[in-house]
Amino acid sequence: MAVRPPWTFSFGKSSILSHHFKNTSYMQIQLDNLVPVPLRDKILQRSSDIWNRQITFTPGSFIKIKAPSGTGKTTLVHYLYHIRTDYTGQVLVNGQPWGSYDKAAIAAMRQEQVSVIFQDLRVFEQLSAGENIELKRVMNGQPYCTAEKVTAMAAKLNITHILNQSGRTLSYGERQRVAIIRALVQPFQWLVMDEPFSHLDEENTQRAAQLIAEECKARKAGFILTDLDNDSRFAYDIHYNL
Ligand SMILES: Nc1ncnc2c1ncn2[C@@H]1O[C@H](COP(=O)(O)OP(=O)(O)OP(=O)(O)O)[C@@H](O)[C@H]1O
Repeated sequence: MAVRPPWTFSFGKSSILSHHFKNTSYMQIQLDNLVPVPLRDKILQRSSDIWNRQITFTPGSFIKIKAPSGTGKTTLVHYLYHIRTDYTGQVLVNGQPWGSYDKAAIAAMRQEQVSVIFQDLRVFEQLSAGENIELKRVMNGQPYCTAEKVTAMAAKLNITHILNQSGRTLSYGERQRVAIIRALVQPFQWLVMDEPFSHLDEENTQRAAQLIAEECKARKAGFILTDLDNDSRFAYDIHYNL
């Protein structure tokens, strides 16, 4: 009999690897002359590969968006995940503006099609590290991956020893690894990541990048990653300067 790790919740089936895609067509994300209102004047004075352009992110692509500090990486990630809307132009999902979907449809897309690693990590402090991950794993009732898989991911990212620790006392590097695993235990076709390795040393960065690449390939998913500098951590399909 499989032994349930102490940090898992008691609900949900843990032994199956199921596929949740209700819709087998891949989620398409497009930008149509997107310009953040607060940055409008600055952006229109310089050239950008992203702002104020027509962009189609090809499903399954590994996409890097590079930009210096304070030029809008987090703003873009929040637009892509539809938690900020202070822009002109449009973010189109499957040809329709994000804003045209109702709350239930947006919630379903965030559960099944698009996952995110926020720059501020958003680890729930009232839960343990393991519970933060488990919350996402069982979100759909029928878990996408097994509890054993989570144990293996935690070992790979060297955080097995903190799974029972309160989110409140985790270091930033530990929080970042929890947030990475949490984003990988749900189904997705796009993974959106905002400076996902900013608190990690080189070894943990390499391990995390390898895990992310494996998980994306297993799903035939793409990612959109923002960062400050050039890197060769992934075999990127396309680079943009923000
Ligand atoms: N809601 C907002 N209203 C007005 N200005 C904002 C808002 N959010 C961010 N800004 C400003 O927009 C600019 C871009 O911020 P953003 O956080 O997107 O940059 P970033 O590229 O992610 O920065 P960093 O590399 O420092 O994380 C900053 O000058 C910031 O002060």
